[in-house]
Formats: sequence, structure tokens, C-alpha cells
Amino acid sequence: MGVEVVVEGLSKSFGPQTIWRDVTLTLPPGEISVLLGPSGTGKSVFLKSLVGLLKPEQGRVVINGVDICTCSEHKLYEIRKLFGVLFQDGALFGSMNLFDNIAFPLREHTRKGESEIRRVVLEKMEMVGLIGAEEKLPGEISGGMRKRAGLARALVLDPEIILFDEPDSGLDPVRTAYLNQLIVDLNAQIDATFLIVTHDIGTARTVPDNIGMLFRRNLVMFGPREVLLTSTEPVVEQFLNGRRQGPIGMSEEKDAGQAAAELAELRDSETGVPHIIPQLEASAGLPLRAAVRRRKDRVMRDLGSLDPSAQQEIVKTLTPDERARYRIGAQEPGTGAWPGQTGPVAAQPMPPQDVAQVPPQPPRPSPTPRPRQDQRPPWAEGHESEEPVAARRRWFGRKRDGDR
Ligand SMILES: Nc1ncnc2c1ncn2[C@@H]1O[C@H](COP(=O)(O)OP(=O)(O)OP(=O)(O)O)[C@@H](O)[C@H]1O
Repeated sequence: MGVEVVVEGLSKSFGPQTIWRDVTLTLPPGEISVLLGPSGTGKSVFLKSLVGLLKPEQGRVVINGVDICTCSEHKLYEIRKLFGVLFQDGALFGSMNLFDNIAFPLREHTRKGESEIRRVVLEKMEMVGLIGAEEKLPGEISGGMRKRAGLARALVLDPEIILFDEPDSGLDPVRTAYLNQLIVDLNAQIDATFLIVTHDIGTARTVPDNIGMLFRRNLVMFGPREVLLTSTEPVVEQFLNGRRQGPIGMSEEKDAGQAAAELAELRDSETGVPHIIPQLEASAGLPLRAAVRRRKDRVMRDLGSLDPSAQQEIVKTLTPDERARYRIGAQEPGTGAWPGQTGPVAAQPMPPQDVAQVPPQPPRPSPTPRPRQDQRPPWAEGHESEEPVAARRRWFGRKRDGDR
């Protein structure tokens, strides 16, 4: 199972420019989380901070008990071995064929022999559907194939945390859909902790277990997908429903045509009302995602603390067996309450035999509390400046000292 990433009170500035402040969230082990936000809100800076390439001024990033913001270079180097990163452009070497590109981290950072390298590379190429393309150069293949090659390269060192920097950038909707399915399938196979940075509403609505959103120097929310997908927080609602009306200005987001097309896909064709699209499942023949059961236990344990609309959506996804297991009765029509409950739905403790089957649970990544109506949220002030994204990223600079 992947490892938990705990971020506490993280703040990052460049000179006088505050990128974000006081970011607190937990990426639960093995789950898929998505980080959203308009351009320039510091999503890439956040990814770089997680692997210790950038040093936030305040706060902690704790992985396996190590705070990577303050640990020694040696410890940081060890922790980085846990990460795999899919770069926006795949970051492939143009003069190397796909096999050599994917083999590169193994040759650079391990002492594996060529036959073992071949075995690992072909295994990962098979996982991403690239068998047969070993001899191709990056310039000879499509953008989608380049992404998959970049993903195979991110997988060769068997990472426990995978960061995806805008995996859908430059892909058409069909290729994005294939890549999203591949991400879910990979999660089912390797059970690593995934964090995806994206602008794509379809990806945000169908792939993750948890969603977070950065806006105007703050983490507006982070929590289970149902919480954000039913949120009435203006910036979250606007972003996730692709609406033009709202706090996010055009200078901060995509063009109107793209937003309208995405919105049309997401609305009920008869009522025009946005609805929650079911989360993607792993393809037939693959194991069920272990994270699904873990997440359900975690979310059901804290159900009573969530917004009623999120509670409704979560309860809707339960099978009859799960309803029995979590002691959820039939819903009273129109009341939003369940029989015997006067307040929000609260999951009952599981019977002892069920508790024994549930692995130890991490602390819940609590949704950022919604501000009271009389409080103006910090992200409601001013506008972000827009600056070009830092281009190519190199995350690992040195040789690994041992085999993995
Ligand atoms: N090394 C750096 N030095 C100074 N400023 C930087 C550095 N890296 C990033 N920035 C600034 O941080 C801000 C956030 O950049 P970042 O690339 O993280 O945004 P983003 O949310 O990922 O954007 P996009 O969605 O367009 O990729 C930008 O204003 C950028 O210019």
C-alpha cells in the first residue's frame, strides 16, 4: 500500500509573492487525490514542495515520519525514492527510443543487470499498453503515447507515491478518457498514493477519491469527492461545474467554448442540472481497488461531520450489504434524514468482527470548514497574477546508492 502524505500549515512565497499559505491536508495512503485550481495558483509549486525540490517557509510535509522540509539531504534523498512523477510533457529524451527512455531511471539509479532491466521495462510497458513500441522515438508517437511512456518511466522504480502534473494537458477528450482509465487501473494494480494536478473537470469528477482546490493563495477545500462535488462554495461550484459566472475570471481559466462544452457533458440532458458522475472503476479482470474499501470505511466513520448533500451522495453509493454493514437504514423521502436520526447521518460503529478486518486508518483529511456567510473568505480578495508555468522539471539529480 502507498504511504500517507501529511501536509501541515504549509506556506510558500517567492520574494514578496505569496503563492499559498497555511495549506493543510492529508493524502490518504493508496487513494487517488486531485488538486485543482486556476492557472498560476501554485499547483506545480505544491508538487515540487512535496518532493522537497522547493522549500516552503513554514509548515511540514511528513512522509513515513520524516518532515522533508527540515530533514537532512540524506533523508530527503531516501524519501524521494518513494516518488514517481509523470511530467506534463512526459519529459522523454528525444534521441532515445521508448525502451531506453523507460530504462533510464533503472540504469541511472540502480545496479540492476540488463536482463532484469529488460524484464522491468517490458512489465511497465505492458501495464501502460505500449508493448511493441519499444523501438519508437518520442517524435514518432502521439501525445497520448508519450504520456503513457512517461508513466511507464515513473513506474519503473516501484514508487509508493505518484505525482501526475496535468496528465491530460495536450490530449483530446478521448485520449484523456483512456488515460484516466489507465490511472484508475494502475491504482488498482499497485495501490500507491496518487496525486493528480489537473484543470480537466471530467478528470476531477470521475477519477479521484478526494479533491482539493487552490484559489487565491489558499486551499479552499480538501476532502472526499462527494463533499466537493456537492459543494455550494462559489469557487468550487463554479470550477467543478465549468460555469462562467463566479469568482474565477476568464484570465484565470480556460476559454469559454471549452468550459461550455464540458458543462454540457456534465449536466443531466433533461433537467440541465449538474449531477455527480459515478467514479471510474478498475477495468474488468483487474483487482478491485483496495483504496475503495479503505476510503469508504474512513468516510463512513466521519459521515456525520459532512454537509448533508455530501452525506446523501455517499449513502447513495452504498450497496445493500454496505448499508447493513454501516447500519444505514432506508432514507426518509425528502427529509435528508434516515430513520431514527434527528441530526445529520452518523455511521454506527462497525461490529467487532468488521473492525478487525479494517486495516489501521489514517487521520481523515478534513474538508476545510466552509466560512460563515458573514465572513469573507481570504480567496475572495484581489486576483492572482498569471505567470508562465515553469517548463521542464528534473526531480531526481543523483544516483541511487542501492538496488531496489
Ligand atoms: N522558481 C520560481 N521562482 C519564482 N516564481 C516561481 C517559481 N516557480 C513558480 N513560480 C511562480 O509561482 C506561481 C505559481 O506557479 P505554478 O506553476 O505552480 O502554477 P500552476 O497552478 O501549476 O499553473 P498552471 O495551472 O498554469 O500549470 C507563478 O506565478 C509562477 O511564476
